Amino acid sequence: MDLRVKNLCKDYIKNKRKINVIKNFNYHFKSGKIYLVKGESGKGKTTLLTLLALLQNETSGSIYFDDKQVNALNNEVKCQIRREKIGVIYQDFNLLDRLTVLENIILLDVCEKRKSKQEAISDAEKILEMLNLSHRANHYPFELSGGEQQRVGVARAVVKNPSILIGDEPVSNLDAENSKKIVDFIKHYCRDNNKLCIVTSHDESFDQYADEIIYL
Ligand SMILES: Nc1ncnc2c1ncn2[C@@H]1O[C@H](COP(=O)(O)OP(=O)(O)OP(=O)(O)O)[C@@H](O)[C@H]1O
Repeated sequence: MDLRVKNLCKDYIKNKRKINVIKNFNYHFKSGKIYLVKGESGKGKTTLLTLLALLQNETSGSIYFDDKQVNALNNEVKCQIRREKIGVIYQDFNLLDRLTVLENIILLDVCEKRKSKQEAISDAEKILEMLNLSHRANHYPFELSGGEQQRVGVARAVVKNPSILIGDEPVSNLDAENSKKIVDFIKHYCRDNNKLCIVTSHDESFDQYADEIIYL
């Protein structure tokens, strides 16, 4: 799926002052490509990703998934589109402590009745195998290393077969070895499955894999 953005603007109001963070941003993100968003701290990288992931509303401008404008839809429909089409990987993993690895991964599919429980478990097990995490399926997040937790975060994002994968600093809390495992997985997953991937990273982890680098 392609994602096009036209004249996107985002303002925040802080102490009665308007901060114009995203200013007339235009871009055509293409299916199957990896985009890396860079910029100094405070330039609006996270803000841009949350707008593209439909996690918050823009101040003005338009967002299209293929030819369908999605940003003007009501929140319920946007939420549904987000759940179906977008996988998000968070910097701080965002796993639920009281659920096992497997339960974290199947939670949404089962709650939303997208798949039977057995189907969800089978899909999750396949992804865990791809990420070399099968032996951790019944462990809790606190029993895992940071790198393992982030691989669970990746598994949770891709298990629903999203069209767009969005990662906000997905490897910034990891050492070089774990970072490489995750970057390699994301690269192969997106190339092999023709997914659009948009990530931010403050270091060079994704530089050589990105098809395009966007500087804010
Ligand atoms: N909810 C909010 N309310 C007010 N201001 C905000 C809000 N969220 C972000 N900002 C401000 O918007 C600007 C951009 O923030 P954002 O987190 O998008 O930048 P960033 O490029 O991701 O930064 P970093 O690299 O430090 O994570 C910052 O000045 C921040 O203080």
